[in-house]
Amino acid sequence: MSFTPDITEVLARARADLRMGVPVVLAGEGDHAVLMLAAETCDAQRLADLRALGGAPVLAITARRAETLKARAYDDDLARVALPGDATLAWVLGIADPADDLKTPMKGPLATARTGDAGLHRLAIRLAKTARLLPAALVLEMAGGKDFAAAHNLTLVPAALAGPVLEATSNLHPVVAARLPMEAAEAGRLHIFRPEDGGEEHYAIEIGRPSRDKPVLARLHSACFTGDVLGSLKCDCGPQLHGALAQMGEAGAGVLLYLNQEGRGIGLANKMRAYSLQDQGFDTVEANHRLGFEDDERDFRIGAQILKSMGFSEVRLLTNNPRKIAMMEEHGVKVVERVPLKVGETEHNRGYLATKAEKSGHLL
Ligand SMILES: Nc1nc2c(ncn2[C@@H]2O[C@H](COP(=O)(O)OP(=O)(O)OP(=O)(O)O)[C@@H](O)[C@H]2O)c(=O)[nH]1
Ligand SMILES: [Zn+2]
Repeated sequence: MSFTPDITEVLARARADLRMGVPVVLAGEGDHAVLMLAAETCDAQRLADLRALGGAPVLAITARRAETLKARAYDDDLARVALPGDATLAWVLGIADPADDLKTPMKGPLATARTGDAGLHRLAIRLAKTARLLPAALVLEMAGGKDFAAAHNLTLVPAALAGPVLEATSNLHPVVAARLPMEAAEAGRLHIFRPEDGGEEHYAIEIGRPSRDKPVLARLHSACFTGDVLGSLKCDCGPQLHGALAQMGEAGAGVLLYLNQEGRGIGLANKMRAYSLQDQGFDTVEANHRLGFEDDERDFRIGAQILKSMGFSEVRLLTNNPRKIAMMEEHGVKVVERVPLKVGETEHNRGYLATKAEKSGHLL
C-alpha cells in the first residue's frame, strides 16, 4: 500500500494545476526536464517569472495552429515558436488563440526552434488539451527539474510513465443506476460511470430491458450543451438525442450512451471559440484546425468499454458516422447493422451537415 499518488493521480493534479495557471514540471530522461504553463491560463506575473529564469522559452503549438500562423513546424505535428525578448502576455495569447487572427493578419514573422525535447513539448500540449484548454504551452528546458519542482511545490510528471497513460482509455466504474421514467419511455434507467483518471463522468440511458443475447439498438451521443439543452439550430444534436430516445421508446428497448465529450472532445469553451471562427466564415473543420485541434478529438473506446461492461457485445448502431462503427468493431463491440439517424436539418445547420459529409466522411 502506498499513500504516494500514482501516475494517473499525478496527471489529474497536473490538469487541475494548468487550469488554475500553475506551472507543472515534466521530467524526461536523466536530469532533463521542462517547466510548462498552459498559454491560456498564464498570467503576466508568471510569464515574467518564467523569463526571469533565463534560457530560451518557447511557445509549443500544434502544426495545425502553426499552419494558420505561417510558422514553420519542424517536428511533424509540433511547432516551437521562440519567444521574442519583449513578448508580452498579449503576444502569447495572440499566438495561442485565433480569435483576432483576421484583425491581426501579420502575427509574425515567427521564428520557430528545432531544438529542445520534442517529446516533452508534445506532452505539454497534450496536457493542455486534456485540461480542455487551448493546445498551446509555454515551455522552458531546464536541468534539475526535480529539485525545482520540490523547491516550488510544483507537480512533477515523469514523461515516460505519463505517455502510455494518456494514450490509453481510463477504466470506468459504474457508480449508481436508478429508474428514470422519461417522455420517450417510462421504463428508463440512468447509469453513471466514473473514469479512474478524474475526468468527466459518462452516462448510459437504458430503455426497457434489452436482452444481452441479441443486438441492442444503441446510440453513442456526444454531449452538446448548445444543441441538447439550448435547442441550438447550428447542429442536429438535440433532435438526434430526442429522436434516438423516441426510437428506442417505440422499439421498447435500447441503450443511449451520453458521452461527455463536448465539442467533439475539445470542451465547451473551445467549441465556442470555434463557433466564433465560424461566424468569421470558417467551416466546422477549419475552425478546429485554426484553434490547433484535429477535426475530432473524441475517444470512442469509452463507448465500447461501457457497452461491454453492461453486457452488450452486439449493437444496431444509430449513427451516420463511420468512425464510430470502426471504433466499436475494433474494441470488441460488433455492429450488426447501421441504423441511419437523419433528423433536425435546418437552414442554419445545412452547411455544417454538408461539411461533415464532405470532410469527415459522414454518411448521408
Ligand atoms: N468542435 C466542434 N464541435 C461541434 C460543432 N458542432 C457540434 N459539435 C459537437 O459535435 C458532437 C456531435 O457530433 P456529430 O458530428 O454531430 O455527430 P456524431 O456523433 O459524430 O455522428 P452521428 O452518430 O452520425 O450523429 C458533439 O460533441 C457536439 O458538441 C462544431 O462546430 N465544432
Ligand atoms: Zn450539437
